[in-house]
Amino acid sequence: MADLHGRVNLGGTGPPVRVTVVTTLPDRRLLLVHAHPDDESIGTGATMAHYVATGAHVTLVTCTLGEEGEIHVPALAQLAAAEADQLGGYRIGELAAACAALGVTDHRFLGGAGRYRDSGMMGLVTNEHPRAFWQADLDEAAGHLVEIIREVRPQVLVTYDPNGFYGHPDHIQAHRVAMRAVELADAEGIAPAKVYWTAMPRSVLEAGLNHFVESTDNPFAGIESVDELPFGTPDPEIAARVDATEQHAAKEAAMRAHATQIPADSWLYSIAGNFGAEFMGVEYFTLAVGEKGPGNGPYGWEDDLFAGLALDGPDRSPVAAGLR
Ligand SMILES: CC(=O)N[C@H]1[C@@H](O[C@@H]2[C@H](O)[C@H](O)[C@@H](O)[C@H](O)[C@H]2O)O[C@H](CO)[C@@H](O)[C@@H]1O
Ligand SMILES: [Zn+2]
Repeated sequence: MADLHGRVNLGGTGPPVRVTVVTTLPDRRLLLVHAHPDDESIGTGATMAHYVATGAHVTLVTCTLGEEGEIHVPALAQLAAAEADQLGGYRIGELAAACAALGVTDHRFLGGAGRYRDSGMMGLVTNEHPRAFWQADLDEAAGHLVEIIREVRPQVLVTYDPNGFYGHPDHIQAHRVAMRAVELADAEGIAPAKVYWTAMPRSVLEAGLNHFVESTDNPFAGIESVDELPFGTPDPEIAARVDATEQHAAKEAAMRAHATQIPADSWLYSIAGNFGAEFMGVEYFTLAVGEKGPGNGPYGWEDDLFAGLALDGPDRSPVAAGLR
């Protein structure tokens, strides 16, 4: 367990009362930076559930409320941005349910709930909204994330690659903000030791394409080659394969919590129906910062994001956020 020390300003008119508060966090601390409510479950749900279940501290930061999302629940259609514009608030509840399904208890919205708005798909007029995350001041947004890094001191950070995995402006911005925060944290000597980007090996995509080619319910319909997909990483460039198949049900439950975004008949569930735990419970990452730890297989893929890190000994750094 890591002992984090700090002082609490109790406010009031009297002289400041200095109370040392020792916050004890598990020695393994993982921070994930995602763009919208639903990304955490779709892209890293099994990994998050796995690390919670094995005693690590998992902190999820979501950058927007997902205000511009579609609504696949007809009864909620009026919440849409172009109607009552209440979808963002509703998705706070979906995200809370997803976190509960994953066992994640430490969730934050970047800059506080509602600070940054869902920018919508690339090129839409919603990208220009004054609070759109795509318009965010990079250092200001990164500063909010550094506050969390100062408090939690994660050894591992997970976010997206420079293309945001599939090119959504909020995903690209989440990447930029996370990597800028790592730079700023590094200047304070508190940067995570390892930074991973979510990824999908081409070999896995090709297996999916081939599996469904004869299927009448082909989620890859019309796609001849994985080269046509906006994502996919050559297998040798993958650094980690987290096998959390024991958490595949938790991931599916978390995805189902995002019912406005992921319809009950989504292709994601039809692939899961065919591939099951392997599809839902295994997640892949490239390593953007830090040294790859011991791995296995033809490309030396790690099976643990904390591989190679010396974790013994409490982190006695002062806790800044919330404690003065
Ligand atoms: C997984 C993800 O990033 N979802 C985003 C994304 O949703 C897409 C959007 O609704 C698009 O119009 C659909 O065609 C596509 O299928 C969806 O994945 O973008 C939304 C708007 O920015 C965002 O709210 C949602 O979380
Ligand atoms: Zn997203």
